[in-house]
Amino acid sequence: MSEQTTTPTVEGTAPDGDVLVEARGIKVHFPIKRGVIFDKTIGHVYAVDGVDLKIRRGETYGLVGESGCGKSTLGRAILKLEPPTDGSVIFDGIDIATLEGEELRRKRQDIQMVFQDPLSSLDPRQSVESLLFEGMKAHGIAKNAKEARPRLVELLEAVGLPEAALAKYPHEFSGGQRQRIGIARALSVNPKLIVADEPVSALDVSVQAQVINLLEDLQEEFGLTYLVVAHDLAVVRHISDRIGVMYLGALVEEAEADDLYAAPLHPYTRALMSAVPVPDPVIEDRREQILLTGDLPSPSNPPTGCRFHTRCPWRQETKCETERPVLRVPEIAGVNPSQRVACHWTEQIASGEIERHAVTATATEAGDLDTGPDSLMGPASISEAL
Ligand SMILES: Nc1ncnc2c1ncn2[C@@H]1O[C@H](COP(=O)(O)OP(=O)(O)OP(=O)(O)O)[C@@H](O)[C@H]1O
Repeated sequence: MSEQTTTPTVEGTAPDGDVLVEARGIKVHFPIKRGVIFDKTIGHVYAVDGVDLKIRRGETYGLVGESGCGKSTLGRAILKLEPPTDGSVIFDGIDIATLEGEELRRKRQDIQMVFQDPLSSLDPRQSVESLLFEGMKAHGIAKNAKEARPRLVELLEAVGLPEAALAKYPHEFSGGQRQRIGIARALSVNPKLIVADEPVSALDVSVQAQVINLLEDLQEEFGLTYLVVAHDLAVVRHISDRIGVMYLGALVEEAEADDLYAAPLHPYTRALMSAVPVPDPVIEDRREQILLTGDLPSPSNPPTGCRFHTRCPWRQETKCETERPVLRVPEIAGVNPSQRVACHWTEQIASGEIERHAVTATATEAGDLDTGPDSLMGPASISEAL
């Protein structure tokens, strides 16, 4: 077995409470094919490479990381839309890999998805009534549109749209309204878990806040559990109870949202957080940005050992290059035991025993984290809008 496919073991305290969904050692490796006749596999994209996580009933788990780190693929694997290369997903106590046919269809009702771009996820030829009714019919919730109508009106009301919307088509709505329809559609089959993949990144900032607030209200009203995949730290912070930070197909840190933002421990999370502007001008003045050297490596050829070592300002020879760190509870006084970090040197970095290497390159030369509108930092105003 190659180094890339070694599943990191997980140590430490798993989150307690009523777990709705658990991913165990999930891997999704996409084959890279070449050749017209023989279609030879010449390598793999290690999109997700050994992820363990648990999501408690009623909580919002935010998954964050740079573009291409495997967030969406992990979300799709949890939905069984992407068959995992290895590992299992336990949903409500059942391994969903063992389900087929009718059983899988019934379980699918419990897990729904909200997509980034509602325009491409909603069939433009279908009216809102037809879009909302479709899932209800497939899952035997209503036989015909007439029978479904009171429920459809209720759904629209829940997402803040009038009954008149039922007769209209997706192109007749604004982006925010279309996302509301996408959410109503997910809700139409009474799911337990909603996987929302970048649910607001295609929307204007002011509309983003409205949709995030709507998701929160609906969670309370319907007792929903959310897995929110997003690259915008401000969005994830606002909506999540817990957050997992992904880097090149693996979780590098997991913590309660407040703990993660107050004291990130993994060097990658520290770098992400250090790039977020602070509204307080005094603190902002003192904010020291941690620059990352080098580009994000390709997931088809990830670095050996710690995936992050090629860009880590605290890397140490030779352990970081040779040993893949496990996700573990660090031995640091006062750290919440639900905070887990995949770094060999968490304690030494926190105590200052290991110092950060001096970065001589400028932000641009160093392959600094993108701070544009689509970056992990997102538009500055979203924090204010929420
Ligand atoms: N069907 C596929 N076949 C081959 N490679 C794929 C496939 N789907 C995703 N990938 C690759 O897997 C890696 C992870 O992709 P994924 O979309 O999960 O990342 P992400 O973190 O969600 O990024 P983004 O925010 O840009 O969507 C990327 O390198 C991507 O190119």
